[in-house]
Amino acid sequence: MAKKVILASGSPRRKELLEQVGVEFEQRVSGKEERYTATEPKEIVKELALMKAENVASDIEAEKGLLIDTVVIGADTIVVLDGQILGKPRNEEHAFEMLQNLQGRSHEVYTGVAFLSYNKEGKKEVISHAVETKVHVHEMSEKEIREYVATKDPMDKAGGYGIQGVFAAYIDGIEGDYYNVVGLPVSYVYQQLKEICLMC
Ligand SMILES: Cc1cn([C@H]2C[C@H](O)[C@@H](COP(=O)(O)OP(=O)(O)OP(=O)(O)O)O2)c(=O)[nH]c1=O
Repeated sequence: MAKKVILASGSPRRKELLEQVGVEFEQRVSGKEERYTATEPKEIVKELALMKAENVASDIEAEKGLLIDTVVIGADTIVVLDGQILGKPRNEEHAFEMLQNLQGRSHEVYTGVAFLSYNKEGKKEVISHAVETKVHVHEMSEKEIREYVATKDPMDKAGGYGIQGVFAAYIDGIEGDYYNVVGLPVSYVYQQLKEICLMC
């Protein structure tokens, strides 16, 4: 990759996925909060992903001046059940409620990815995109949900579950990109990076 890549994320999953496909990058987070104004899930995750990338880019610019020959990537994942948006659970009871609603049914996971691509003159190009995956969750008893919540695995994950961990026991199937559910549609990201860096 000809450009420097910065992953604007604190997520260990996103870091692992980008490493898995051989991209060299730096990871950085901004302390600034993200808020959305959009109403459609795809637009919400795109807006939040862009905000994460922009917050990190502005932090770096404040420290070091203009960003040059660099791509900053932000991402955001939400779970949507019957049009209702589920982010990360506030506490264990909230996680329990989310899982009670998700079990025995299907829902959608959306991940938005934003790229801020800076050329040699520091001119910025913005690309944002959202990927949807449908997830079918097996029925769970109250006891099974309580036991899963007690593992604390739900607490840092949208929808209160992690497809990549013990919760795999309840995944009947998915339609779409698995990695999108884990937090980064990594083939889309890789192909987009290839395109951006071919043009540089
Ligand atoms: C549904 C699901 C979500 N998740 C994770 C992906 C995301 O990390 C998290 C959703 O929170 P996000 O706000 O998208 O991301 P984050 O706070 O973890 O990281 P950052 O904002 O710094 O980039 O949920 C899983 O790991 N497995 C799953 O099956």
